[in-house]
Amino acid sequence: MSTDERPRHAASTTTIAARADDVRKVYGSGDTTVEALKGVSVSFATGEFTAIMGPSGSGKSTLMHCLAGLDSVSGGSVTIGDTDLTTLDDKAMTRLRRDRIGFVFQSYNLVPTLTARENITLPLDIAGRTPDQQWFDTVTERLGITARLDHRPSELSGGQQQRVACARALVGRPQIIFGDEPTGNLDSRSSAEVMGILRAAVDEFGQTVVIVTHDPRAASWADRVVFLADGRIVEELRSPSADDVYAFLRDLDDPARGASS
Ligand SMILES: Nc1ncnc2c1ncn2[C@@H]1O[C@H](COP(=O)(O)OP(=O)(O)OP(=O)(O)O)[C@@H](O)[C@H]1O
Repeated sequence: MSTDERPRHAASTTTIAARADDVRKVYGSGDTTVEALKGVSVSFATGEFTAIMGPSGSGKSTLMHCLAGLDSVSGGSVTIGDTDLTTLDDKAMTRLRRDRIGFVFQSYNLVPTLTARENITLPLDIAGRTPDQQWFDTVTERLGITARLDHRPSELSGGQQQRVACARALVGRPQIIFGDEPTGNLDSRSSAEVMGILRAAVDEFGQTVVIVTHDPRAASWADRVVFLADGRIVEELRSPSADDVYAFLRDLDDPARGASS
């Protein structure tokens, strides 16, 4: 399915899955201070697919890490559902990440000694939760990995490994899935497959997905693209084409071109 033919579903509710309010993040101190986020406010509706883009160093990873509770904020607040992360101690934060957030990383982060099946259920096993077999079957069938479940990661292609990582994120039905460059290590075909899967997770399963990506083609699968520059949100495009995204990024890198066009 090409990006132009895929179904587009508006978010069916205005429930907010995650939100940043005036988030500031400062690294270091004194002369080495870096203000990575300079007051970012953004919310992510339930059942919506958002891509975060921007030049290198603009604060994308920092924003995602703050949203996902992987890093603390220096100011402002982050909310997952109705939980303000700034009120949580380390233990509660670990539990929230484990129970309510799914992650898909560029490097897949699968355990090499475990089979695909064991990798998919690992977070649930650690949490002491019993996987819902019917849901496990639905997810793995939809992701086309049923025949690969008893293989170890080294016996799978990069695209298959990332599909296993997507299944691992989906099987616990998290409130939100964060993807940090989920297609960064994949060729264009596997990249389209993984983006199609994340798109389907939103359209068919009502999942909320937020990814950071450098790839305009990957971003064009999202409902919404949020652009960061120098620690601030500078633009937001709804259902853009890859060309729209590419043109905006080009103008962001070269403001003179944007002003003259
Ligand atoms: N742990 C850290 N200590 C000090 N500075 C940091 C740290 N992490 C990030 N930074 C700085 O914060 C700013 C934002 O970094 P961030 O990694 O969020 O950008 P990015 O948009 O994700 O970049 P890229 O696209 O290159 O991954 C940069 O100036 C970076 O050098």
